[in-house]
Amino acid sequence: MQGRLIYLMGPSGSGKDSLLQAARAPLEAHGCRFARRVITRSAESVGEDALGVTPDEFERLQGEGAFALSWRANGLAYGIPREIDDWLSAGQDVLINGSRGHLEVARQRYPDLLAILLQVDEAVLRQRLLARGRETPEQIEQRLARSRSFTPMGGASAATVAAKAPPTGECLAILDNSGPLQHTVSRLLHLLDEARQCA
Ligand SMILES: Nc1ncnc2c1ncn2[C@@H]1O[C@H](COP(=O)(O)OP(=O)(O)O)[C@@H](O)[C@H]1O
Ligand SMILES: O=P(O)(O)OC[C@H]1O[C@H](OP(=O)(O)OP(=O)(O)O)[C@H](O)[C@@H]1O
Repeated sequence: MQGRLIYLMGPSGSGKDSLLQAARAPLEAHGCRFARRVITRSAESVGEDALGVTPDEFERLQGEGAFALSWRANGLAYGIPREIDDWLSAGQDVLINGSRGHLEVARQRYPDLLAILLQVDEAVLRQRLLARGRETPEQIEQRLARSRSFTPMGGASAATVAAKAPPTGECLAILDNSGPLQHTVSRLLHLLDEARQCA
């Protein structure tokens, strides 16, 4: 049986990296795999467990078909290695750090993907981005403006169920990360358990 792609997305600073790191051990214990992104960001500023490459290297990799998914945002290029297709074919679930802007393209390639939108109030978001200190204040404002450009997406609350939403049958769950990270981790694990039952 084919594994399922779990597509975690949300604004910069919503806590995707933190959640991926905190949930990694319990999810790996259940056989879930984690994709390491390739990003055209300098290695020292990557922040997450990603491979930093130059724009030329990214182009070369893309030309070689190294990516299952790739997109551009925030002046950067992001790639998800093709090896996720081997993992999915082997029946393993795969969790990736995705992009809201690329969701529809990703769905075309992986119609059964489970999209999880991580949300945080904008004031908290700004404060967390400033505290993280990876981007300049101007870049932070650009990221917040980008977030505002995404209309709120309808979806099941993580507190309820990541059920298949009629009429499209697409799965989208919303996960709030305004509170303590460990609460969000627990809700993510619960949500994935429920999603397994509705897949
Ligand atoms: N639940 C949380 N409570 C407090 N701080 C958090 C929480 N989740 C993430 N953070 C902090 O917010 C900042 C942004 O989180 P990060 O995981 O880098 O977000 P993203 O990957 O979505 O850009 C980091 O400094 C991180 O430590
Ligand atoms: O279409 P969007 O949902 O806006 O997403 C665009 C990109 O921004 C985020 O990465 P970013 O470089 O900001 O890294 P971060 O998530 O670790 O902040 C996200 O992971 C996407 O790669």
